[in-house]
Amino acid sequence: MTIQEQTIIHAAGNKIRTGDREIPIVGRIDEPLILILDNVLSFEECDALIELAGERMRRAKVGQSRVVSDVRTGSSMFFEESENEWVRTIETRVSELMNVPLAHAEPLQILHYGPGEQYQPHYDYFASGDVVNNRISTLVMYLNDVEEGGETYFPSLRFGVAPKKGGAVYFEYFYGDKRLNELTLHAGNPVTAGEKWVATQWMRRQQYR
Ligand SMILES: O=C(O)CCC(=O)C(=O)O
Ligand SMILES: [Fe+2]
Repeated sequence: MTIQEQTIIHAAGNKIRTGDREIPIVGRIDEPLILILDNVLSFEECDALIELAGERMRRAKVGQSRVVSDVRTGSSMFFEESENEWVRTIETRVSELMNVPLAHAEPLQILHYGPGEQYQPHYDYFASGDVVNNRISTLVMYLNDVEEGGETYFPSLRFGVAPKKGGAVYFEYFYGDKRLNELTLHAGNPVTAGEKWVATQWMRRQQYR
């Protein structure tokens, strides 16, 4: 007998409906749940996020200590909570899509990778034993089409997702069986030609904002 663990998103069919959008599921793994999604953002929303992030981009940092390291090259910024109409609309949709209250959402992060830049394999949750309000799920939204490279890659599953403007990859690591959480190890493969822009939404177990 296999015991299926409870998932955060109940993705039985081939689409997910939010208040303002119908989001097709175009690929999936069931345990751990990983969904490839289309049409999460409009092209107009993708362009607006890139434009708004623009001059606020800084060399990316990692982890709770927020240190610069070779684990992640590229640059990043965070929007303030609901800081403008674009961010408010997207945060609301993403919270519905991820089936987690907006109060549990971290600030929306924008990441930019130029040629040769990457995010080496990592977990999005904090692995030390004493984390009280850990992350439980991630949505990585692709804001442009990448010329070459830049896949989001899950090495333990040998599963990769090619960036597609307006699309996204969703995964969660809220399982009782920690081996399932560990299978969400993932990387942003090096961009080999062109550039890559993503928006990442992380959700916490408890209220965060
Ligand atoms: O750039 C990617 O494809 C992955 C980004 C990522 O892992 C993250 O923002 O935590
Ligand atoms: Fe990540």
